[in-house]
Amino acid sequence: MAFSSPKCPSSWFALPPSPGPRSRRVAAASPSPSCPPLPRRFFSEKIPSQSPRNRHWNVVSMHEEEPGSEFEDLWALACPSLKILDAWLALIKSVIIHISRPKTPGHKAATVPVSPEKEIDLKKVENGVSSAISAEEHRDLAILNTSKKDSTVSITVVGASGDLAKKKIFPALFALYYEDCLPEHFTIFGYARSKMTDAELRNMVSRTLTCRIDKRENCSEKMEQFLSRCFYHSGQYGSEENFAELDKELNEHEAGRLSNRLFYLSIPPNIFIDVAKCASKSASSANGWTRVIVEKPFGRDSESSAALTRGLKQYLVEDQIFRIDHYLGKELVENLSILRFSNLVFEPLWSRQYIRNVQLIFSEDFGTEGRGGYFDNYGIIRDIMQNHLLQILALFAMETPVSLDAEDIRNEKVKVLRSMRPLQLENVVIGQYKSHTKGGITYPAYTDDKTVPKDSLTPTFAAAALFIDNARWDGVPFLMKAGKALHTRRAEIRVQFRHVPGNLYKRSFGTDLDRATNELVIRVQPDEAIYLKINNKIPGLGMRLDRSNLNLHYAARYSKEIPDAYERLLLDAIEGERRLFIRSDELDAAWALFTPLLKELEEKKIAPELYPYGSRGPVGAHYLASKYNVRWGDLSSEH
Ligand SMILES: NC(=O)C1=CN([C@@H]2O[C@H](COP(=O)(O)OP(=O)(O)OC[C@H]3O[C@@H](n4cnc5c(N)ncnc54)[C@H](OP(=O)(O)O)[C@@H]3O)[C@@H](O)[C@H]2O)C=CC1
Ligand SMILES: O=C1O[C@H](COP(=O)(O)O)[C@@H](O)[C@H](O)[C@H]1O
Repeated sequence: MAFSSPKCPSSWFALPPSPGPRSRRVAAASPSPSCPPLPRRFFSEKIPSQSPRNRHWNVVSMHEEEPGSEFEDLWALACPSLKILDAWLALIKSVIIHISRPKTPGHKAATVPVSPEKEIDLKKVENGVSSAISAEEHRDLAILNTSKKDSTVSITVVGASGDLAKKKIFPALFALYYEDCLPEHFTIFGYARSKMTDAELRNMVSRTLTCRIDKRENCSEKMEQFLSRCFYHSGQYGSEENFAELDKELNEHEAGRLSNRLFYLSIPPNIFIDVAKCASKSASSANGWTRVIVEKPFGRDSESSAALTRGLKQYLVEDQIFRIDHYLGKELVENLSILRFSNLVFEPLWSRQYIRNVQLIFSEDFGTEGRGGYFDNYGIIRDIMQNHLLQILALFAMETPVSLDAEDIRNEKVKVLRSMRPLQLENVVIGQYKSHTKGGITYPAYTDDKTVPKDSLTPTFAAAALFIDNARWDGVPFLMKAGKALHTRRAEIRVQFRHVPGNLYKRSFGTDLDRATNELVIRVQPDEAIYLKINNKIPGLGMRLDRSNLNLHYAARYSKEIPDAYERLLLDAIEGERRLFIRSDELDAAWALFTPLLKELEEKKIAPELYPYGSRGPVGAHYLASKYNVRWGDLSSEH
């Protein structure tokens, strides 16, 4: 069975390194070369269809066969040929490794995209049509047939000296290590221009690691073990020579094992392509997979995003590019599909017939502190709406995918994005925070940031009404609101349902019938929860109605710490699970929606409405909502 770690819920490293989640299915079902006796539950073993953490199980066959049945006969027949195949594959593997490109600086052959991890059509092997298997598939088979002991994963954090690396990436890697989710053989490299020794990197990283997963446990031993697997290489981002040096060091650590390499580009976007080029040409894996995680922003409009995609695709194929949107890695965003598709009380309600409006709300109770330089070039629409909130909207509104496969889900998300009505300026409100003094403390204005021009019109707040012009969502307003320096920190999805037709208790609600409708709230953060507002009778002899919450409060229900989004996404990238990463056509569709609006705002120099630091944002957001007969759920007296 695949699980090797008692701790990691997704410990698939007992399997050979997989070219993708679907191949894991294949790997799990492949008989071992030594032909052990037919396992009792071989044909009824549950095999994961996607990623094990999906916990969606495919039952390969419902039969539970006893040894001695016809399955055993088949097994006996198949075994010798599989043995031959295995030996053959081992030979091919060694030839492939031998003929792989020499990994010396300046080597030209690798300027073409590195071949992607391809799903293997095992049927060809099963049917004995081995000649029909391509060289690439041979390589993948070789990978599959190499035991975990022979493989390794090297993770290079490019931009290791930066804020995100310290704040999120190294802590997430440590959490994965702590949970036994990293493979047995792994190495972590930091790469940046800053001069640092391994010891200095370890010292820097150690300052941000905590024992948060298991607070009572003293995790210093685990930390030491983790840090001893972290190394640093200083180099320029555009230097193939420096990446070739990194490659040499990686090779030393990989020690002849089958090597899989993950590069995390935690750097400013203007150097993404340089790094993709150098990593691909000089430091990609010779015999395993090479994947690149790209941080946002993926451009600032349709043109620049397309140029970035084109640039990356000169050196990488789409399957190697993992565009991260960390909101997709948040527990409650992950749970959205489960809530909808596996609960009969919700699934039939998910349409214009029952849903009055949907609200996607993001607020932070701090300003752009320290990131004003970056932010001023992007603004809140690009920073939060075009990616995080739009991704949640697409997941929320998509049609039922054919399966839980990454491509099936992403196909449905793209369809939603393409069905969206072009955004009109009159359906958008923008704001910018101004200085405010409260309790003797003066909070700065956005333009007080030294890296922000004094006359900046960049919005730090935006609200928008969006519409999906398809049969399911015709006429339903999807309201988005995102802002910095507001009164609270929160991210949530609010679903307000329609009125009960002919409600018998209408009179008990007074004149404000809207307040009596059901509302489903998915609180993504903080204090994760899913609650449904319902109407009920106040106990007693009278007939007075009340509003109550049916509440799934995560902290009360589960003692386990919720993983950080970066943990989930890093593990997915290592496992080749693409479901939570953005495909290039999704990105194009997202930019196609926002680019005309952004251009109009900029060309017309629309001035943002000023709101005090720590307030609830511009009043314009209320007018926008009321235009569509909507009240922001987060601002009502009862949240
Ligand atoms: N920080 C955050 O909270 C978030 C960041 N992101 C994205 O993640 C990526 C990394 O973010 P963050 O760590 O904050 O970025 P930083 O500005 O901290 O940059 C990371 C590293 O890149 C190098 N670098 C910085 N500026 C330049 C430059 N102009 N030219 C070449 N190298 C440069 C520096 O390393 P050295 O000088 O040592 O080479 C720096 O330590 C960015 O794309 C950002 O947009 C996304 C979401 C949140
Ligand atoms: O991508 C971004 O997200 C953060 C908010 O992330 P969270 O996980 O802390 O909610 C935001 O502060 C930042 O501006 C933006 O670039």
